[in-house]
Amino acid sequence: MSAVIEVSVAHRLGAFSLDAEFASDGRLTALFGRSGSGKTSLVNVISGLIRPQAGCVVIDGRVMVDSAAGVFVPKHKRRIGYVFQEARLFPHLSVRQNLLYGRWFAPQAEDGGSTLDDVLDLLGIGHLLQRQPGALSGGEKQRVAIGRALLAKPRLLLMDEPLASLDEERKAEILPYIERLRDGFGIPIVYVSHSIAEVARLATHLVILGQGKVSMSGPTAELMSRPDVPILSTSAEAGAILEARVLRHEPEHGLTILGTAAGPLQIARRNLPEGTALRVRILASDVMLSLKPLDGISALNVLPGQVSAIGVRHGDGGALEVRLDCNGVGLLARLTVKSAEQLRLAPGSPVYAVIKSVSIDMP
Ligand SMILES: Nc1ncnc2c1ncn2[C@@H]1O[C@H](COP(=O)(O)OP(=O)(O)OP(=O)(O)O)[C@@H](O)[C@H]1O
Repeated sequence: MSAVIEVSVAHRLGAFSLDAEFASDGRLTALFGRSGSGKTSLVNVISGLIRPQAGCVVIDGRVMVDSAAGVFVPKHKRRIGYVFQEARLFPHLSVRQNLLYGRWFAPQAEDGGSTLDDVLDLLGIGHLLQRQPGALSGGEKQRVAIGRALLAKPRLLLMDEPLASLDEERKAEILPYIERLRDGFGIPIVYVSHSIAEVARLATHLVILGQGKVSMSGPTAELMSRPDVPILSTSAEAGAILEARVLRHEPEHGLTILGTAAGPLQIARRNLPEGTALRVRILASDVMLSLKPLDGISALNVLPGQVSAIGVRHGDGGALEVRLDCNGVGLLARLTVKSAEQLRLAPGSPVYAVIKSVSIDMP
């Protein structure tokens, strides 16, 4: 299968050099990096706002830029939908008119793609049609902005920090809609974010940028559980992502039991049918290690595994991350350097991961 998006470009902006290369066949590719790492510049190259001095951009098999062949498809012909930090709706138009404005740009000759009903249903905005943007919450505005972009039948949706101006509650409200869009709409998404929690939850493919270069690119779960990606592993939000499924409920204990390839996990009772697939996240700071199986411990979740890699010291030098392999699933544990020494951890050491808390990302 060819990649959904392939980028290999070199471009100089004043003192800054963008020299970025990645290929992703993910449904949602996140561009992640510190401020000034080049995320916006790369987005501008993908969208056609910047014509790179050298290189190629291919979207869904279509060559948008090939400097050697003199190809440069202009921005308005790339069929890219945008969602920005601010919804940028037309204040004098109703929600319906804002949405239909998007459709106006859809290629007339082409059948298929999303209808207004599909979009209203996906984003839960049918009841807002007659309102003006001024009467919407921040989260509702963003959902309308996403709908407007989808109705233009884009080949690719570019979402540039779409949640950055929302408070935590509004973010939590909109995340499930972005997941539905990612999983059910068939439009690849490039998503720019500063937030590890957002990336962990949404991205299927992660591209990490540093000083204009791609320092890592790969499946999100794989990168998140590596101890040698400092921008991820040393953050307070560092942690592993596991695919899970609801196995059964234990109402008498108020628990739901999840199955994962690493072993079963018990979580506080969730009202989800058996078989429901979900993604869980286990923060590195919520994992302790033991060399022996444990009795008499209050933690419910203990998974056997072995150390697969040890990261470098960071912070004031007192902490490091250890990657575990639990039956082929990567977990990350944050330890003090002293504990790592006392346990004499080395790649291959058998350990038990004692998990203090599991967070559920979906639904
Ligand atoms: N037109 C320009 N001329 C010169 N330098 C530029 C230009 N545009 C961007 N830069 C520089 O390029 C670097 C990367 O900027 P860019 O906006 O791509 O980063 P970013 O990762 O999106 O940052 P942020 O997260 O803060 O938005 C910065 O150092 C910026 O000052």
